[in-house]
Order: sequence, then C-alpha cells, then structure tokens
Amino acid sequence: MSSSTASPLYLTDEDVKKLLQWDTLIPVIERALKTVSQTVETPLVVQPPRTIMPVPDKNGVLLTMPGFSKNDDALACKLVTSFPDNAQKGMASIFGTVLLFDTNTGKVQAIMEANEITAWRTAAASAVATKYLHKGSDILAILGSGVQARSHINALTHLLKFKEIRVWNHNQQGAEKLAAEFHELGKCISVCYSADDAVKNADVIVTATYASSPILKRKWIKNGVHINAVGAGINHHSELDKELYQAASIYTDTMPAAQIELKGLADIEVSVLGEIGEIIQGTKHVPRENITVFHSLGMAVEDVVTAKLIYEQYKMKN
Ligand SMILES: NC(=O)C1=CN([C@@H]2O[C@H](COP(=O)(O)OP(=O)(O)OC[C@H]3O[C@@H](n4cnc5c(N)ncnc54)[C@H](O)[C@@H]3O)[C@@H](O)[C@H]2O)C=CC1
Ligand SMILES: O=C(O)C1=NCCCC1
Repeated sequence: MSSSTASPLYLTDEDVKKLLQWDTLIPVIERALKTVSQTVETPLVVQPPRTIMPVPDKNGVLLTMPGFSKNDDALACKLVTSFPDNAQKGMASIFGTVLLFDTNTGKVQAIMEANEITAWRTAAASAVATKYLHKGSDILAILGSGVQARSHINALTHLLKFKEIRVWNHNQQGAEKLAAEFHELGKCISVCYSADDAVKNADVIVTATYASSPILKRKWIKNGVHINAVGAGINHHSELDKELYQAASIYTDTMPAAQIELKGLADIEVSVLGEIGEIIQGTKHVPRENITVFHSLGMAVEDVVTAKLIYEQYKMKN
C-alpha cells in the first residue's frame, strides 16, 4: 500500500507503555521545555492556547491541544478529557488521544491512546524542573495517590535517590493501595495520615489531586523545599495556600498559558516569575534558600515530542 493510502498506525496505552523509558523521555522533555523559552525570530515551537471546554452539567472538561516542534519535526494534537467524578465509577479521570501528523503532507501517521503519554510526559516535566530547582533529596512527599502520583514517584525516583518517600491522600485507601503497589515492586513508601505529617521536612513535594481548597500549607514546610504543583481542581491553583504562594518563587511551563490559567493568582498579588525553560537556559536564577514551585499546566509540545519519540521507537522495533 502506498503511504498516501496507508491507514494510520494505532497504538494503545499498553503499546505506548512498552515504548517509553525515562532515560529517553526526560531529555526530550527537557529540550522541549528549554526551546519553548527561547526567543528566536522563527518560532521553534508553535502551541496556541489550548481550549478548555466545560461539558454542561457533567463536571467534566474537554481540552484541545495542538502543537508543533521544529527541532523534532513533529506535529500533533491531543484531545483530552478530565472527569474527576470517574473515581466513583472506578475509572481513570483523564482520557486522551493524540493524533500525530506527517509534517510534509498533514496526513495522520499515528493515533495513540494518550493516558500513558499524559502520565509520563507530565512527570518527566516535573523531573526536569526538580533537577534544576531541588536543593535536597532526602525526603519526597506525594500528595495524591492517582495516576500522576504514581508516575511522579517513578520519574522522580529515576532521577534522584530519596532516603524516604511518603504519600498522603484525602482518602486513605488510595494511599495504602499505591504504597502496596510499590511495595510489590520492592520500593518502600510510607503512608501518612495527614498532609502535614507527609510534608514535614520534605525536600521535594508533589501535589497531584483534584483538591478544590489547599492541601499544602506554608506553615508545614521548610525553607528551600521544591514543589511540583500538578493538580487542576476547580482551577490550576487550588492546591497550595495563599501564604505559600506569597512566599514562593513560582515558575511555570509556558507563560502565555499561565496568563490565562493562573490569572486568579493576581487576586492574591502573586506573580509567576517565568518559565522553567529560562531556568534551564540559565537566564533566570533562584536563590537556594527560596521555596520554589514548578506550576505545571501541561503543554501541547510535551505531547507532540513524546508522540514523535514513541513513533520513532515503534518504527525502530517493527
Ligand atoms: N499539569 C498537567 O500537565 C496535568 C495535570 N493533571 C491534573 O493532575 C491531577 C491528578 O490527575 P490524575 O492523577 O490523572 O487523577 P486521578 O483521578 O488518577 O487522581 C486524583 C487524585 O486526587 C484525589 N482527589 C480527588 N478529589 C480530591 C479532593 N477534593 N481533595 C483532595 N484530593 C482529591 C484522588 O483521591 C486521587 O488521589 C488532576 O487535577 C489533573 O487535572 C493531569 C494531567 C496533566
Ligand atoms: O496537559 C494536560 O494534558 C492536562 N492538563 C490539565 C488537566 C487535563 C490534562
């Protein structure tokens, strides 16, 4: 069959999982984060603001995330839904699909389930931010026990050798289940019965929940801690308290999106200082004693470069 009539490749989450590895993904995500922040005449990354469409009466949203990366010669679009009430049905809350296009013809090359892609690329971005912003690596605290909590433990422990890993979840069973899962893999994770206990003296904290009011407070944490704030409850800034926001140096993945999705921070007189790509480039620096927050919103280009990597890996192996 000629390539103009060939059907697109279809990869399930299981297929995707077999093709992803932290060693290859993290550098690809690091380059994407850095490139987003480069100011050059011809943009190396194109990613218009994503649409976030609330689904009437359903407590769910549908996001459309198109993007292009020149360095990777990759064009893709992710469609992703977030339905937090799925937890009550025993289902995942995020479902995504990525379409990867041929950059010369616009033809769809591959359709990929994107639940694993979303889990891995988000955690890889936090791992990169942590690499640049963490000061210690004795204690990792995870707030939340869902898909992102799991992938963040995997990515962060791939990067750093923590002495202690703690998990807290608003529903204790979730935390116990996650800890048991890692226990089976030979990784020791302690379950904490309060968020306060989980984050005491922690060096790196991840918040990955649907909390609509703060689950992490300034008064519980030490100076110099690095936080990856991943969750999007009622908005993207509902997990941390006002005092923490006001004390921290906050960086995000992409400023144009932050101006929209984090605009509520202006109400508490908090500004996002810049993009993690600027820290990677070395054009911005943070004093060591500062509390740092990587405010992860999630960017199309992360999906684009991950899908391209998966496609290349698939072609190499088949
Ligand atoms: N920044 C990014 O790029 C991405 C962010 N997300 C966000 O990360 C968060 C976690 O996503 P997943 O792990 O895929 O979801 P999940 O459904 O697998 O896990 C959600 C977690 O939040 C907890 N939770 C639910 N309601 C809560 C509440 N009211 N208070 C405190 N905890 C609550 C659940 O018990 C569970 O531990 C979500 O807010 C999601 O929108 C997801 C994907 C990408
Ligand atoms: O970037 C993503 O993908 C998502 N971000 C916010 C929540 C839904 C998925």
